[in-house]
Amino acid sequence: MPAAFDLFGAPPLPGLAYREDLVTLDEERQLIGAIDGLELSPFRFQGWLGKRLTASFGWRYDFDDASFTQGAPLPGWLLPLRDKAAAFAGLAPHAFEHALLIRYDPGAGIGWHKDRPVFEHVVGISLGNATTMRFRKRRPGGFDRVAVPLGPRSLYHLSGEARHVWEHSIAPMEVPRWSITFRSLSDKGRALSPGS
Ligand SMILES: O=C(O)CCC(=O)C(=O)O
Ligand SMILES: [Fe+2]
Repeated sequence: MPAAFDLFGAPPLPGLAYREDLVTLDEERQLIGAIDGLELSPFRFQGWLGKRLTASFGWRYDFDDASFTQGAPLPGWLLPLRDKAAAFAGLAPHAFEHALLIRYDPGAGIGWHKDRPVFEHVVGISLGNATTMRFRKRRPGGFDRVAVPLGPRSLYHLSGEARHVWEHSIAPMEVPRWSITFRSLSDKGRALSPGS
């Protein structure tokens, strides 16, 4: 249990759940190898190139032009991990229609944001090295802030307030980290999907 969780395991913010014991060292090594074997592209945002490298499956939210389109299906090697993520979040595996794979090389991070409203639940798996996910929420005169340590092989689930009210970010590090995030579609995302 990370230090940010109190003695009774209460989450530091409502809607944040955390587990460390669901992914083995062996799985971690295989997942990192599989991510590195993909063709990863630098994150693009309105003409800017970010330092982190990404690949997405199932659905693709394009930050460059704000389009939301169906992409390649999730590869088979992601499905056992998605089963674990879904069990942890208490949702059906197929609810997680989108997966985003990220490699943060040294010097790469992710700035303050909330995940796009086309998505609802977010489960993230950290691989390779520990990091700290920082959360902030605006209040008169400043921000409330919470720092949540994420161990390697850990899972977090963002829903409710942690998902919709707080922003999160990860500062650049000197060591690499890989992450896999599974997302369900929100009503808004579903309305944009074909056949709805
Ligand atoms: O690397 C992570 O765990 C966080 C990624 C993230 O916040 C995002 O892709 O929206
Ligand atoms: Fe995010």
